[in-house]
Amino acid sequence: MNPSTLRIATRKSALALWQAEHVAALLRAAHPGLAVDLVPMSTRGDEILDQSLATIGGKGLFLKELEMAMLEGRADLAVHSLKDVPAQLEPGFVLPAILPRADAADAFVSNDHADLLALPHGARVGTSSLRRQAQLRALRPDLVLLDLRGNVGTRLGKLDAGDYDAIVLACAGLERLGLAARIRSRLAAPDWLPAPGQAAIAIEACDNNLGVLSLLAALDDADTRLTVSAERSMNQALGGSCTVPVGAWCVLGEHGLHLRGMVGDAASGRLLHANGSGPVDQAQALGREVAAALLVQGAGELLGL
Ligand SMILES: NCc1[nH]cc(CCC(=O)O)c1CC(=O)O
Repeated sequence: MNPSTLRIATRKSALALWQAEHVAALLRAAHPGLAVDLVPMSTRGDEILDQSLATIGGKGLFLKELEMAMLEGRADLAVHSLKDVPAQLEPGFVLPAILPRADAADAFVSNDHADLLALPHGARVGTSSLRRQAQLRALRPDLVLLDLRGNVGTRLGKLDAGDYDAIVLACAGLERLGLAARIRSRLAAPDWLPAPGQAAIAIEACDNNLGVLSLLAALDDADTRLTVSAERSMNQALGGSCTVPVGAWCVLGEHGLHLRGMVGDAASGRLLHANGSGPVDQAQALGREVAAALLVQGAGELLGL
């Protein structure tokens, strides 16, 4: 029998709450009569903001408390930004729905400058993402790159306080929070690559909860699942960590999937790129193929493999 109520475990940031409310609304619309509640909780990843993600154990930290809530029966599903979900899920968990993707580009955000090339020599740019740092360094070796962590609102506050001349955020997050006006220019493929899975929202649940899984499957977008699965399998073949300077962008065209991948080095700004195409039923093989092409160019050395 199908459950009559679904409880959504979510982090408490404004972006996480927006995404959970969005999923709740979609579930209520897809299943009239179904009650959907939010269960907001803090995660270790939210509390430890002064250390880099790599030192505190990677992005899995943002998922752990939410997964515990599902295992202990306090929630039925969790809503995540797919780019924060490790390529390899914890055993017993699945992603029964991946929502249609929003704008996957990164955003150049600044109060005084229109785009990256307009920044004065030696300008200070804030981002803690090694992927963003490597691509910034490649395009503008003169910039001073500074760490910047915290929720979207915190990061914008530090920009407005004058700590940086510009910062880089995801367009999708800004749009969801009603902050699209802060986007001065888009940093987009093919020159600039997003994180694997960026701008897609994923729903996670326990793999044995069949009634819950069937309700959630109604929200799955097959095309988005295909493209992000190529991106995520490329990332996994490169070591799987979410804290490495890896970018990926896959599109579905008339003739199948087209994947572009990037591995970079934040210190030197050296970037490696590779492209591949394949049929829609070979998304994961395409990801492994593009990863192999990057490894042949020396990606292993940049990633410390
Ligand atoms: N790292 C935090 C995070 N996780 C997902 C998004 C944006 C939304 C998305 O990619 O779906 C953001 C903010 C950012 O990178 O600016």
